[in-house]
Amino acid sequence: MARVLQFTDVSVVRDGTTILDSLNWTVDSDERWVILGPNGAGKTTLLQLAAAQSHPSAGTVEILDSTLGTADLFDLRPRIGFASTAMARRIPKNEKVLDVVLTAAYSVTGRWNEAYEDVDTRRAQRVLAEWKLSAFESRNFGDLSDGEQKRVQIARSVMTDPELLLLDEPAASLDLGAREELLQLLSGYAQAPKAPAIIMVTHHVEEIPLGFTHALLLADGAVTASGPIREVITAANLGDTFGLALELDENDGRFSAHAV
Ligand SMILES: Nc1ncnc2c1ncn2[C@@H]1O[C@H](COP(=O)(O)OP(=O)(O)OP(=O)(O)O)[C@@H](O)[C@H]1O
Repeated sequence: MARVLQFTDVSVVRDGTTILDSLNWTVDSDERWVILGPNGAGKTTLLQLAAAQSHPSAGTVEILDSTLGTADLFDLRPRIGFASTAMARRIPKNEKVLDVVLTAAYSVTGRWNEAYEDVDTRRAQRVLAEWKLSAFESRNFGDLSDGEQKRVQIARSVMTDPELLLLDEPAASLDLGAREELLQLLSGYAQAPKAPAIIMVTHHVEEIPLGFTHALLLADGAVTASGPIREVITAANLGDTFGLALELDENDGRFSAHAV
């Protein structure tokens, strides 16, 4: 077990607005975190820090063995997998699915003149198979359904065997079948012995895959609860975070919530 992330008194201020306020948080290599909170709570801002894609206005962010501000981002970023809608928008619509995953090995989107090794191609094909995408290998990324595109984004983000995997709303906009298919794959991945530390942002407790161990609840840029998942995902904590009275159920490790 190793520490992969440490936030110490981290604040983010943009244009005079405090978006994250004095956050303290640690993530270890054997932990899988879910982050929940209302729209505008600061979840994506927090994930961008963890991805070494932005810097805090105050405090210290340590990722793997580096500190943001002094770290060599060129070395650090390939060790972090990040799947988000913003990243997906940078993928050319006519990029072949195999290339979308393969180009992760070179930290680029869009194939150009890179010379790929057979070993990379074989790895990309193995990753596509793991995420049930082999049949789409030669299809254009832009022609896939939302559910298939989400799986390709995740396959791309795990291609480099990251030590830290960040997922920003992987199940957003999916229909029930596509969501459940994705959650099954994520559950399997999260529970595999060699899984990296994972941090997943979601809007719904129904989207927490089995195998997730910890939760952080955010509201107005501040932590309302943080720790082992069953201590944090409670009706009282969710009610405080979302500002309404909630009833919470847990069935075979999956949560569901509704207002009362
Ligand atoms: N440059 C900026 N200036 C002022 N406010 C900003 C700036 N950038 C982001 N914000 C605000 O910071 C807040 C947090 O944004 P963020 O995207 O991190 O929230 P989120 O929890 O991911 O929201 P959502 O669930 O809607 O995706 C939002 O209210 C947003 O409007």
